This record gives sequence, structure tokens and C-alpha cells, in this order.
Amino acid sequence: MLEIRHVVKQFGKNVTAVDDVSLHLTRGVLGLIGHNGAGKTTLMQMIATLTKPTSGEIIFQGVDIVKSPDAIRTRLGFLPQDFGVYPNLSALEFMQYFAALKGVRDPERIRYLLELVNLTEHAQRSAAAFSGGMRRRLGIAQALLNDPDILVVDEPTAGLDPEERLRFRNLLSELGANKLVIMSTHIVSDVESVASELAIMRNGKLIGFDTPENLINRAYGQIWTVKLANADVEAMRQRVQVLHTQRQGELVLFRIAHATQPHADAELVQPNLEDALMAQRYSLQEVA
Ligand SMILES: Nc1ncnc2c1ncn2[C@@H]1O[C@H](COP(=O)(O)OP(=O)(O)OP(=O)(O)O)[C@@H](O)[C@H]1O
Repeated sequence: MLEIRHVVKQFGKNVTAVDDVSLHLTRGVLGLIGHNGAGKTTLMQMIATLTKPTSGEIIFQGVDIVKSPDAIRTRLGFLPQDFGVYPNLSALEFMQYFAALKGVRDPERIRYLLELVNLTEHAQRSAAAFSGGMRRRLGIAQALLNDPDILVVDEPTAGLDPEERLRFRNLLSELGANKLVIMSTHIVSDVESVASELAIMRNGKLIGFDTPENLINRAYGQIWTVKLANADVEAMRQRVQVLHTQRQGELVLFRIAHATQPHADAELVQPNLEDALMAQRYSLQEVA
């Protein structure tokens, strides 16, 4: 459905925000993960035709959208990171306003979308009084007005409470059943349960592309926990890749990635996606 070929985006002479990224995407939820400044927003803005690549091609259903942006604009829904609402409009009026801008005439579509994002009972309220999660859900409803084939959402879960995060993830997961949903985040747990594929960016480059299952499967047999006395902590840090530590009274609980048992008391545990990414050196930390 969407093919990104050797896309580069430079800002001035010194900043290469996206550095030779190629991706072939079909239906499902793509989790685009990377640290702040990795290039996620810039890549999404190129897909949304809000900025042009310095070089490379983006092909949507056979058409190069760098040359012919309208080919994707009518088939795209976009929720930017800094999505705002208009204080004087109710949620319903907000939707009516965007429906008019997008040439969507069917009032039933607005009703359906407000229901889909669970805002029907708040339709008459000013969106300015909405919580962050409710605003984001209204943003998704707005982005779905034209029934897009591609939905691009930039950091949609930032600042949401756990319940809203879950609700949002479920919504994106449902939408991914028959669309391509591209969702960026720097929080691995946000995409763990919903993404069908993960693209991992660091310093503008695509450093990994795989399914969460494959990433986790590769980490099987390599993630360990062990409790050590404080005095042993430094020695362990020198020897193995420490994923996480947690002080427990006099002891320190280690979570470790290592191909073999790192300590006689170490026990194997089930890897999660965060473990798997770190174990495979897909750490989201910026590399100097
Ligand atoms: N308009 C611009 N002019 C100059 N540099 C820019 C511009 N937009 C982005 N950059 C730079 O490009 C790099 C990638 O930024 P981008 O916003 O795409 O990253 P990101 O992964 O989306 O990060 P975040 O999660 O913070 O949004 C950064 O170094 C950023 O400072």
C-alpha cells in the first residue's frame, strides 16, 4: 500500500532528520519508535505530504506522492502531535466544521465517529474542557471523517493516563484491521500490544523492522533476574548488559540480558518487548 524508498530529509547542511529510510507497509498498525529527535515526526510529515523529502520516493498505491501529493491527501487521516481544539466549538460543531472542510456531507458519519471514539454523550460539550485523552479521541474522529486508507498519528498517547492510553490503543488496534495505521511513540509499552510491525529509528536511521513477536522470540533464553548484595553490583555491571535495577532493602534486583546464565542464582524470565529491544541493541537512547 505504501512504499518508502531511500527517503532522506535534511534541514540545512548539518541536520539529517531522516537518513535513507526504506519501508514497505501494508495493513495493520505500524509502531514507529525512537527517542526524541530520532526523526519520527519528520518521516510522518513526509508521508502526510506536509514536507517533501530531500531525496527518495514515497509511493502510495503506485503513485509517487512527492510528485503528486493529492493522490494520498484524500486517502489520509492525520493526527499531529500538537493537535488543538477550538475553544468556542462543541465536539459536535468541531466535527461538523471539519466535515465541511473535507467535503463530507453525511451527518450520519459524524454520529458514527463520535460513537466510535466514545464521545457521543459529550458531543454538546466544549472540547476545550475535555481531558487530553478525550481531545485525542476527538482528533482521531476528525482524522477518520474521510474514511482514510492510511491513518497517521504522531505520539498520540503522550500525557494520557493509563486508562485513556488503553482505550486509545484498543481504538487504534481496531482501526488497523482494515487500514494502515502509523503510530509514533517513544514509549515501548504503548505499541507492545497493538503494533503488527515495529520500525525502530535512531538518529534518523531505520535500525530495525520486525514484528513484536519475532523481536521477543529472539530474546527468549537471554533475559534473567537475580538479586545481589550491594557490594556485588558494580562487578555485575562490568560483566553483563543490565536492563533494569530495583533496590529491594539491602539487595538489588537485576534484570539482565545475557546469552548464558550470568550468575549461579540467576533465573530465566519471560522477555517483554522492552527487554527484547534492549537485548538486541535497539536501545532507544540517542547515540552521540
Ligand atoms: N524544521 C526543522 N528545522 C531544523 N531541524 C529540524 C526541523 N524539524 C526537525 N528537525 C530536527 O530533525 C531531527 C528529527 O526531529 P523529529 O521531530 O523528526 O524527531 P522525532 O523522533 O519526531 O522526535 P520527537 O519525539 O521529539 O517529536 C531533530 O534533530 C530535530 O531537531
